[in-house]
Formats: sequence, structure tokens, C-alpha cells
Amino acid sequence: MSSTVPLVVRLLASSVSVANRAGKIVRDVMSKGELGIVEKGKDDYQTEADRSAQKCIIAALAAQYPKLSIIGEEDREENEPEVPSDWLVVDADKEVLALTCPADLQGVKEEDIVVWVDPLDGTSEYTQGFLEHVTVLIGISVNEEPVAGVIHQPYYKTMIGGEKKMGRTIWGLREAGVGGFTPAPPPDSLIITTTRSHSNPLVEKALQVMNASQILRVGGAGYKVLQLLEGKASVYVFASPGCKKWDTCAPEAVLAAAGGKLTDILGNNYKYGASVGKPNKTGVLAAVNHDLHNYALSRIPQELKEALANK
Ligand SMILES: Nc1ncnc2c1ncn2[C@@H]1O[C@H](COP(=O)(O)O)[C@@H](O)[C@H]1OP(=O)(O)O
Ligand SMILES: [Mg+2]
Ligand SMILES: [Mg+2]
Ligand SMILES: [Mg+2]
Repeated sequence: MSSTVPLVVRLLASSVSVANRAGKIVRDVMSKGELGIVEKGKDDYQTEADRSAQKCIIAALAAQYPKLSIIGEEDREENEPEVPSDWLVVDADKEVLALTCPADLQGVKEEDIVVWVDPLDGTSEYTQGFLEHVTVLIGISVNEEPVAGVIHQPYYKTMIGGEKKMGRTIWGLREAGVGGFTPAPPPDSLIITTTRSHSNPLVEKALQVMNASQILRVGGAGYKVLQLLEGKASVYVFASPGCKKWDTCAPEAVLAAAGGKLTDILGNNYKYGASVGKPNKTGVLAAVNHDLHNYALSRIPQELKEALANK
């Protein structure tokens, strides 16, 4: 039955299930208490959770979809050792499997897809105990464009029938919409969400010009986009290099499926083909709808745009 479901939909349904498993790895590493922190660069860390969650996601997706290009944040070893068999998730989310695939994506083949994996977005926050900010991101791009994505929150708590359940998984597919949470309209006043761990003078300048009623400083690109989708903030502004394609592919796809927009600070779309440069050099500007995105873009002064473009 599932072989009649278009590839993009099947891959999204598999990604939901795989992200859930990766989220459990993220929780297990934390509860064992041995984070195995490695410093990759300035303000740039990796933990055992980043490494293991990525191995799980890539091994599980590659086993089922061998011709995909999968690009993950963390370096892969030359000869990756086999992963535990219970990481090789083969389940696929039933609700997603039932979605209608956009007409132009129905014939897409594995070779046409690039999957961008951020096994743990918000590593700084993970190591500092801001666990709600942590997400697992799987973005699916076709012809350089993010068309579908998964944002999994390993530490989101819900009570179901008196029992605590950890984790939730938000997904989006172009034209089909979003699921896994309850969307909410934007707040009445302009509330901005931005970095808490990677600020600098340019980032602060772009915040000042927005005239916002409130600025929320939280970790991770995934979590900030969730804040937009849940009506906690109106606009996400980050006028700095630092984010990479795996940070924005899934959030951009989910946000777009909900009617929002994510671009760089100049208002240009990033491209997500396999050979693109990984850094998002010209920052991030996102909003829950196109009007708010236009408004925020109109507030960014030309010299700030030039400063980022010439970096
Ligand atoms: N200067 C930077 N160095 C490394 N990663 C960065 C940097 N700035 C942003 N990022 C990545 O983008 C995400 C969003 O940024 P921020 O939280 O500062 O708004 C971070 O969680 C981090 O992803 P990751 O945690 O996956 O390495
Ligand atoms: Mg990182
Ligand atoms: Mg990230
Ligand atoms: Mg990461």
C-alpha cells in the first residue's frame, strides 16, 4: 500500500518516525549525564547526543532510501561503525502517509532530493539545560527548494490521560499544510525572537530598528520558528552569519507550509541543492506571514544589508 504513496510523502512520514527515535537518543544521553562535549569552533559545540542522533537519522533514512543525498551537520567517520539495530527505524507516520502530495512533487525520485539533517539544534542550550529550546531537524529539498520538513522537540511535555508524554513532532509539506501542533495567530504587538547564544553588534542593530514591543532570546532556529507558529513571536531576526543550511531547511519548509516565509536579511531565498555553500552568510529573517515579513524587511537599513552581504 505504502509503495503507492509518492516518495516525498513517504520520506516525510519516515522522517517523523526517525526524528522521534533521534529525540529519544537526545534524552538518553542527557539522562546518562556524559555529554562528551567537543569544541568545534568559537561558541560551537558538539555532544554525544549530536553525534548519535545524526548517526541514527542518516542510517535509518539511507537504509530505506539509498539514493538520497543526505547532508548532516556533524562530520561522518570514514568507515561508520554499524548503528544499534533499534536505531534503524522503519515505521512511517500514518497521518503523514495520508497527505495529498503537491502535483509537481508526485514524480520526484530519490536522486532529485537533498535531505538536510540537524540532529540537535540548540546545542549550546542543551549543554546549559535550556532543554525546551532543543529540536531535531530534518529538511527535505527538491530542486534547491525546501518542500517538506520535520521539527521534533524531544523535551516538550504533554499530559495524556494523566500520564506524562515527552516529545512532539511538528511537520509541514508544501500545499498540504502542517501538523503535530496547534497553530496560533501572531501576537497583537511586534514580538521578535532571536539568538540567546550567538549575538554581536550587527545582530543587536537589526533588533533595535524593528521597534519591537518585546524581544525573546532563545536558542535554535527550530525553536524560534516554532515560536512563530505558536503565536509567541511575530518575527525571527538574526543579522549574522552562523546558521547553516541544516538549521534553516526544515524550519523554512514547515513555516512556508503554514503560510510564513524565511529568507536571509536581504529578503532573498536560500538554496538547498547538494553543492551549495553550507553557511547562511546573510542571516535569517522569518515571519509567520508575508505581510509581517515585508514589514520586517522594510525596517532593515541598507547599510546593515550591505555590511552582511560584504562579510
Ligand atoms: N556562530 C555559530 N556557530 C555555530 N553554530 C551557530 C552559530 N550561530 C548559529 N548557529 C547554529 O544556528 C542555530 C540557531 O542559532 P541561535 O540559537 O544562536 O539563534 C544554533 O542553535 C546553531 O545550531 P546548532 O546548535 O545545531 O549547532
Ligand atoms: Mg552545532
Ligand atoms: Mg542547528
Ligand atoms: Mg546541530
